[in-house]
Parts: sequence; structure tokens; C-alpha cells
Amino acid sequence: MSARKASLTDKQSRNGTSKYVLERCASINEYYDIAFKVMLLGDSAVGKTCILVRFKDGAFLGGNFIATVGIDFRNKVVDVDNLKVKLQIWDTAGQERFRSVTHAYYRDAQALLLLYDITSKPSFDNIRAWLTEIHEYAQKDVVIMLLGNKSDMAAERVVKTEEGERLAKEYGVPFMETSAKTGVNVELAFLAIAKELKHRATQQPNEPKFQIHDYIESQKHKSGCCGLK
Ligand SMILES: Nc1nc2c(ncn2[C@@H]2O[C@H](COP(=O)(O)OP(=O)(O)OP(=O)(O)O)[C@@H](O)[C@H]2O)c(=O)[nH]1
Repeated sequence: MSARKASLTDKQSRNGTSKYVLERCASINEYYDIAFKVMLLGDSAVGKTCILVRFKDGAFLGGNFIATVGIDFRNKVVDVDNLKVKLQIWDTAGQERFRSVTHAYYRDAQALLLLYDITSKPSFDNIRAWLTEIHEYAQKDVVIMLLGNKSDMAAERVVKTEEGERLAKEYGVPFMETSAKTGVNVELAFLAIAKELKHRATQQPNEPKFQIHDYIESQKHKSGCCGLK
């Protein structure tokens, strides 16, 4: 999809204008060595757009919730072991009525970040259905990560951390709790994905395999913003 076309399906403000068009056009020309497609999936209102905005701009999209329409993407280049890795991150609409649109994009994604909201039991219960869809439509070797978002909302929590950990273990995928509001673990989630994809793409036979689970455990709780290596 071209940037122009993508802008028409952007999360739109109420008067129909897109917030992100100019920035996206500027970032298209950013230098990079290797590029990967990452998709954000999960029920409506779990915080997919907010996670993306937090990672890209370091800001929190508070205020009125405006559901994503269709699908949109934004790019961010991160440094991984002296390589510039471009993540093209696709933000999908969680609403059921857009599902057929997003299915078409699954097969191009090298990684999927699957989100639930720790204050919403239905969004957690639906993770199994999301994983079924992923297995149906995505590439067989796609990298999947489970994220329990809104970890700042401790008082409203209905999904325990251990429940998320158990589910992730059952499916053999890495897991962490994030907050788009405070930034906790947001950069770590994307950086871990970037490292895993970069290692898969450039791995030499004699090199030790990158262990994404170990990397996440060693970096968790360090911060949401900076200093990750
Ligand atoms: N407290 C808190 N609120 C959050 C967090 N992430 C998102 N929100 C709020 O949750 C609501 C939904 O966030 P979105 O990012 O728009 O949700 P989405 O998953 O993109 O929803 P769809 O576009 O419908 O798929 C908004 O009101 C956000 O401000 C978070 O980490 N903490």
C-alpha cells in the first residue's frame, strides 16, 4: 500500500484529517540496512495504536478513544548490533468488522505483537482465537510476542501476570506486560523483536542463536525509554 493510500485508512480525527501523513512521508526516506514488517493485533481498545505512538514518538495518546479504521503503518529505524533495522509497523483495527481486511496483511508480516488489556478479561480470553487466526493466515515461522498492556492500571487489573505468563508458555511465545501510558517495556518489546528478526536474517552457522526469552528477562523492568542494548 502506498503512503498516500495508507493515509486514507489512518486513525482519523473527527473531521476526517490524518494526524500522521507528513511524518510518515518524511520517515520513508530514512536510511536503513534491513527492513521487517511487524503487525499489532488484538481486540479493539487494548492499546495497539497507543503502543505504536509510544514507541515511535515517546508520547501517550490519552483522551477520547478513536478506533482505528482498517489498517495503518508507521516506520521506525532502530540500531541492532551496528545495523540499522527498519521496522515497518502495521497497526490493525481490532474491531471484528475489519478482520477480513487485516487477514490479507498477515502473510507479509515477519513478526506479530499480540495485545490484550490487563483490565479486560474478554480481551485476554480472545487471545486463543487470535492465535488460531495467526496460525491460519500468517507465515509458519512468524515471530509472535504476547503483551499484556495497561499495566499502569493496577487497581482495575482483572488478568494476573501469571495468567499471561502461563498462556505465553503454553504457546511457546515471549511475554511481557507493557504500558503505553508510562512507557514500561514498550521499547523492549520492539527491540527484542528487531533483534530476533535481525539475528534470523544474518545468523552465521558458527554464531550462537539469539535467545529472545533470555534477552527479555535480562532487560525487563529496566525502563520504558532508553539504554537498552
Ligand atoms: N491507562 C492506559 N490507557 C491506555 C493504555 N494504552 C491505551 N490506553 C487507552 O485505551 C484506549 C484504546 O487505545 P487504542 O490504542 O486506541 O486501542 P486500539 O487497540 O488501537 O483500538 P482499535 O483501534 O479499535 O483496534 C484509549 O483511550 C487509550 O488512551 C495504557 O497503557 N494505559
